Amino acid sequence: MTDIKFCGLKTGRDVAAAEQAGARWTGYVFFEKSPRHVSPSLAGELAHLAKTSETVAVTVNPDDDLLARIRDAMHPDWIQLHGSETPQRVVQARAYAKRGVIKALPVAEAADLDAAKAFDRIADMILFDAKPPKGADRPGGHGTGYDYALLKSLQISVPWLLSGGLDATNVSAAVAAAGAGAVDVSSGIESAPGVKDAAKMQAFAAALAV
Ligand SMILES: O=C(O)c1ccccc1NCC(=O)[C@H](O)[C@H](O)COP(=O)(O)O
Repeated sequence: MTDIKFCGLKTGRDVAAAEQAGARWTGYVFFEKSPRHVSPSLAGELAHLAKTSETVAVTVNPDDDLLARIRDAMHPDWIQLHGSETPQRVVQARAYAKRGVIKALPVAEAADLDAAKAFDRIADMILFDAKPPKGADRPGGHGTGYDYALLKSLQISVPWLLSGGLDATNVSAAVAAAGAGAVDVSSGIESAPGVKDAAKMQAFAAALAV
């Protein structure tokens, strides 16, 4: 079974649809330039609706004040760090989550995987995402992929997620190419930027079930 993280949820309907499709994790993005941005108070309401999924607060170089506001509002299971955070910052961020920290790392070529060594056994999970396009104003959620087979020879001790440009049409092949046990998706389950689509969530999960 491949575990699924549906990221960038903004409404109660999104949370219900994600859980209906079998998501293990539901992600909430705290980044104002993102079409998926939510405030801590909205995330608190959404997290309250999450019954079967573990909640993930997705942040970019967050300061302690933001982490504290997120913790107080939604008590996230996981904090995802999607910026240029150091291993030391990963350790500090753990205090704000119930379960642990997911460190996102950008991948375009094999050499990018070297960064994972510094976070192995420091982060609780690692998420390998596509490197953002040049000039992008946010580090994730672009719907772009890379050569997923680069991950096949990965040797790290902590669980990891495959991410970047996945959708119902390519996720099965991507999982096989990367040898992934878990996947993350945002754009591939949307009908427009920031607008989640329940049918696409179902199709994504169904593509992994065959
Ligand atoms: O989704 C965003 O807009 C976003 C903004 C800032 C930081 C992270 C963001 N997304 C993080 C994710 O975990 C996405 O699911 C991941 O980048 C994959 O996105 P996609 O290629 O669109 O499936």
